[in-house]
Amino acid sequence: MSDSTGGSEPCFAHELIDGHPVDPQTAKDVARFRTRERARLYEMRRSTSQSDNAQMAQVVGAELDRLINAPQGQNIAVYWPIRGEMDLRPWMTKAHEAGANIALPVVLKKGQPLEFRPWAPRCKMERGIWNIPVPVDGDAVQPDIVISAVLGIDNQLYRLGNGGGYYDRTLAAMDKLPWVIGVGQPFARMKSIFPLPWDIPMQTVVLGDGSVQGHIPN
Ligand SMILES: Nc1nc2c(c(=O)[nH]1)N(C=O)[C@@H](CNc1ccc(C(=O)N[C@@H](CCC(=O)O)C(=O)O)cc1)CN2
Ligand SMILES: Nc1ncnc2c1ncn2[C@@H]1O[C@H](COP(=O)(O)OP(=O)(O)OP(=O)(O)O)[C@@H](O)[C@H]1O
Repeated sequence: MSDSTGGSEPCFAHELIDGHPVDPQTAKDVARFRTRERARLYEMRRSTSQSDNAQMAQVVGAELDRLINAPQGQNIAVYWPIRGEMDLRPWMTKAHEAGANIALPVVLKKGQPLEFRPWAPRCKMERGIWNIPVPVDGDAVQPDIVISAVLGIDNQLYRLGNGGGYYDRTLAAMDKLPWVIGVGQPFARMKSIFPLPWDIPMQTVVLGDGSVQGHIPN
């Protein structure tokens, strides 16, 4: 709508943050909200027992097996668990044995997209940025499926992660979007993370209570 009588267009109140138009006050409020929610959810994870987490990882693994019915030859990015994330390493081993090509995320540089490096049981690992173990060798692979640990997940399947924006940046830089599956504990459910323009939702979400939301193939 054009208006010749003057007054600024609402977009003049916006500013570019990392190339995205966002109202700076909104961005600040949302960042503060997310920081508080992360603290709350880390605390929830801390009060989850090892055995409950292992049990939930098993439930999630069984659902992943149902969702991904032909793992052979597929490049599947998973994660090495940090900060109370569910431990899917037993599932990674099984998927590897079933012929999947498992890869793990590597932070090459803070604020830059992730690289995914091939992983196999007992492969050589080293500690990378933030002390996260990553495979030492191998060329970067393009994942067909990305399994991402969610700290929080909202009604629209937007993910709250550790606050680096890595998956968003990585997915935004890909030519072809992989199938993105978020996994997490049932308490990860949130009403909204107040998505900002750079947030990319998960296509499917599997939680530790066996719930599956979003896209379910055939
Ligand atoms: N297991 C696992 N590996 C992963 C991820 C993940 O979520 N889980 N990542 C998925 O992205 C990447 C690492 N992401 C990270 C993002 C932020 C921080 C971090 O320490 N952030 C600051 C606070 C940032 C902020 O709130 O402004 C901190 O906690 O001190 C660590 C790792 C790659 N590897
Ligand atoms: N595609 C992008 N391009 C540029 N900057 C981005 C992009 N995505 C996110 N960011 C920046 O990263 C910061 C953290 O984003 P956000 O709160 O979405 O993290 P997160 O998804 O919880 O983190 P992670 O994926 O690392 O677990 C934001 O302040 C944002 O400015």
